[in-house]
Formats: sequence, C-alpha cells, structure tokens
Amino acid sequence: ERDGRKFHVVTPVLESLALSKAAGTKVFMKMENVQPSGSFKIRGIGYFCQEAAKKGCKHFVSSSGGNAGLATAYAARKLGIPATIVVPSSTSEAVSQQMKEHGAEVEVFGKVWDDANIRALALAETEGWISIHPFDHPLIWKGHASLVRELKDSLDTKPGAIILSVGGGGLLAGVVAGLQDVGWLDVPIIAVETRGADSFNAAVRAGQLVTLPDITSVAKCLGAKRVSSRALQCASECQVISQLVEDAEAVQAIEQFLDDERILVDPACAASLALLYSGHLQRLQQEGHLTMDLDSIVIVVCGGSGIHMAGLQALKTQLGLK
Ligand SMILES: COC[C@H](NCc1c(COP(=O)(O)O)cnc(C)c1O)C(=O)O
Repeated sequence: ERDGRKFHVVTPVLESLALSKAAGTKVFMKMENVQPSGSFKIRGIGYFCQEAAKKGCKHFVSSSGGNAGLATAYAARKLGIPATIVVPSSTSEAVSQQMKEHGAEVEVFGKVWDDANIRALALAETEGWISIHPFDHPLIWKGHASLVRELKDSLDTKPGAIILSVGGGGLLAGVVAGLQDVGWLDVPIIAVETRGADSFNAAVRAGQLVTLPDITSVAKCLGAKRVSSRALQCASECQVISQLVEDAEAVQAIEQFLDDERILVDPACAASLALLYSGHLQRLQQEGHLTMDLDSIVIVVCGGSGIHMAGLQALKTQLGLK
C-alpha cells in the first residue's frame, strides 16, 4: 500500500507508430487497459471504496454500464466487503459473469445505465448500503487524477493535447483535476463521444446539462443520458474540445487497433481511437482549434471489457461493415 495506492497500477505510456502515422504527430498511449478489472475505472472507484471501507462500509452497491461495476467488484473483493452491481439490460452476459467471478451480486434493471442507477440508489436507501456512482463524485475524480500525475512523471515534455472518451464525464473531470495538480491546465483535452451517446456534446452546445431521450449508440459504456455537472464546468475551466465520431468509425477503430497494437478495446474506448484513425485531429488543426505543431499527444486507452471477438463480429454485421 505504497503512497496510499491500493488497487490501481502505474500503467505504461507507449508510443504508437501506427497512431502517430494516422495522426501526423507523435502519439503516446496511456495503457489503462492493463489496469486490474480492465479499465481506468479502478483508479477512482478503488480510491472511493478504500475511503468508504475506512469509514466502516459494510456493503457496496454500484450502478454501471459494466466497467465501473467490474472495478467495484474487484475492489470489494480485495477489501473483503460484499458488493451488489446493478446493470442495464444492454450490459453483456460476459461482463456480468466476470463481476460474479469477483464474488459480486449482479442485478439487471432497466434498459440504460440511468435506469440501473435509480435502482442502485433505491437499494442504498432501503438496505443502508454505500452507493458508488460510476462517474459523478469528487473521490472518483481524485482517484482518476493519478493518471495525469503518472504522465507528468513519465513524459519528457508536456503533451500538446490529451484525448479521452466521455460517458458521464468522470474521466474528463479526473483528468482536469490531474492537470490542475501538475500545473498543465493549458493542455487542451479532446473529449470524444459516439453519436447516440453524445450527452456531453449536447450539453456543451446548449450551454447547460441535457438529458438525451435515449442511448442509440452501440457504445453502451458511454451510455449516460446526462453527464455530471462537473463535466460541463470543466469545459469552462480549461480548453475542452468536444468531438463526435460515428459508431461505424468506432467499430472500425477497434479492428484497426487490434491489428496495429494487438489490443482489443471496448467501443467506448475506440471512440477516442477513431478520432485519430479518421483524421479528425488534422481537421481540428486545419480549423484552428489546435496548433499545427502539437509535438506529441496522449490518448487514454481506457480499456473496457464490453468486447470480445464474437461481439466485434456482431457489431460489424449490425453496422453493415464488411
Ligand atoms: C454508462 O457507463 C458508464 C461507465 N463507463 C464509462 C466508460 C468511459 C467514460 O467514462 P466516464 O466519462 O463515464 O467517466 C470510457 N471508457 C470506458 C471503457 C467506460 O466504461 C460504467 O462502466 O459504468
């Protein structure tokens, strides 16, 4: 338990020649896919669980599209505290099974994450359990901020931009907290969503929080119909460029990344990769949103377990990709 870290690991920062070629600038990957439980979530969720355990928590209840639930199940197992995860019907059976293998109880409730969250909050109320929000809590953001501290320790120079995916905005809020910690507030963040899970983009356009009518993107792990108010606040504190990619671009990016780096990532994570593979970075430079000489950029490879080969083939068929 050095420096209070208990669950997450320091992840590698690796240069990707393939992504650098696609982006026209040097791209470093922050490999959150190798975290315990398979995604960056363990940083914030692990920290939250650790603090709750210190306060005598006896049972966790978490709502999740999948990856926050897996992080909760992992942390709860390490702490020896029971956990119940509530997931929507869009969460795959494989991910639910993984949670059960960690020893968590899993309940399926509703169609999208927002429905599952209502159920989780009700259980916390009636059972006196501690609820863990997947993206909207200061301790979650504080835990995620460790990612930026690690970038500061491992990169020779400040990156020209950081690319990340947005579901409910917890990763965004955590990265902004980290930039504030290390004094990199002038580093632009490119916040990517898939069309159909674009609650952050809608909020930025409207200048206020927006609740989407539904989640129609295949990237169900980005499927929060309304982002955290903290996420929108971040957009006024530093340069956050909200960008959308199509589901087809994200699924093609999964396959391209698998061939390029031999890593299989969730559609939620692939949204950020699609920004680079589809040439959107160069467009942002041509439009003047980003400087032409970026020197280097960091992409958060957030990982995610909502994918396997059969699922990838099914997504390609569903989207009419060859
Ligand atoms: C509905 O789901 C919200 C959350 N997934 C969020 C998520 C994100 C976006 O993180 P956020 O913006 O929600 O902090 C990125 N990349 C991956 C692989 C993710 O699973 C969850 O697992 O409950």
